[in-house]
Amino acid sequence: MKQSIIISKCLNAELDFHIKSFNPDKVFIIVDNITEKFCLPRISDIPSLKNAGIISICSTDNSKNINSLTHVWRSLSEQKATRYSLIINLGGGMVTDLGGFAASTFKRGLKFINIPTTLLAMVDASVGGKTGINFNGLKNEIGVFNNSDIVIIDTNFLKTLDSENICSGYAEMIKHSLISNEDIWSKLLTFDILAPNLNDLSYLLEDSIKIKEEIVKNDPYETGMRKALNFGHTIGHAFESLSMIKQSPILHGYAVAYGMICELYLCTIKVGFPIEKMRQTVNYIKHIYGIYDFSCDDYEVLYELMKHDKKNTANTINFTLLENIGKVKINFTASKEDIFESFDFIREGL
Ligand SMILES: NC(=O)c1ccc[n+]([C@@H]2O[C@H](COP(=O)([O-])OP(=O)(O)OC[C@H]3O[C@@H](n4cnc5c(N)ncnc54)[C@H](O)[C@@H]3O)[C@@H](O)[C@H]2O)c1
Ligand SMILES: O=C(O)C(=O)C[C@@H](O)[C@H](O)[C@H](O)COP(=O)(O)O
Ligand SMILES: [Zn+2]
Repeated sequence: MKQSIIISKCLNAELDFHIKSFNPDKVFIIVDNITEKFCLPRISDIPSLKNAGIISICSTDNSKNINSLTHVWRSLSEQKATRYSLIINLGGGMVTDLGGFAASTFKRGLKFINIPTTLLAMVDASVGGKTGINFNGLKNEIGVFNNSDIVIIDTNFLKTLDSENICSGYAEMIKHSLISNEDIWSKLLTFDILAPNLNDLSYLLEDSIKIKEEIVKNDPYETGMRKALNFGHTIGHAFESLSMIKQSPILHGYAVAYGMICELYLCTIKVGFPIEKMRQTVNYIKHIYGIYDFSCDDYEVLYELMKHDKKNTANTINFTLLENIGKVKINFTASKEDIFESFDFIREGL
């Protein structure tokens, strides 16, 4: 089912219109404790949300788990949600992933609307139908593909988002440019994301969403080219999980940024990605995201975590690699030695 993505000019009127068009018997809004405070007040006066049930979960990725999911399912059940109810996910990727999964599974599926409130959720998580939760120490281990009926994007929400989370979302935008378009990549590497002009960022954000939309349209269930969107994630997700194990979590976009450094290294040694473009991207990432602190003692654990990547087949760890910007190769394997070399590369440089 095609997902309708609306870049909103007037959030309240548009949201009210769409809710009424679904004619739901009840509306539920899923928030986390931060979006409840900063984002919910922006929509709570809408007439069609007058009697909406609010379901709040704890913020951060630590909460994208079975306990929060159970809380959402139980709240829906106790407040007598039916198949004709509508769920609105108001938050970042944690809320849209978990809320989308709750909506897709409760009574085998309710309609839902995503209103992303972080940059990362606007350009990536709220679009394309990947929903789910972390499980067993692994990212997005349980989930389903199911598009929200609508995504409504209002960049005004970014006004209260902190710089780290802006940078986190920007990492996925850099990923989108690397897998598709050198002009956009050049623009992103010269944009000042540490002191962003929100108006200029909105244009870059629209380009980024179009890149994802186009890929998902052609391969919604990730049987082929959608794997491009997973660039940087084979190693990035392992960094993210390792940080959770060490109880010093890093943001998803930061993990992807570090993952892209390692995977760009693999791109140069395995499929000839141009060294100068690799250096430019790596320098930019190091400047914005700093360095990821890990040691040789972590290599085996990271390797074990990578064995759970969803692109893998039987005994091989599969990567999405780039021959150049926009020239994507999927289902590439790399030896343990190559992978460990890429860890040395991010820690020590060439
Ligand atoms: N489904 C997908 O295709 C997809 C794509 C990329 C990432 N993801 C997932 O998305 C998650 C990360 O999403 P995220 O980066 O949005 O993190 P997040 O949802 O945890 O939000 C980051 C922080 O910002 C706060 N916040 C949200 N909106 C705010 C606002 N407007 N003002 C102030 N604070 C606000 C949140 O409460 C949270 O503390 C990860 O779980 C990742 O795996 C999914
Ligand atoms: O939409 C996609 O496809 C992606 O891979 C987007 C990623 O940025 C996102 O982090 C996604 O959740 C990763 O999915 P997974 O299948 O590797 O868990
Ligand atoms: Zn991601």
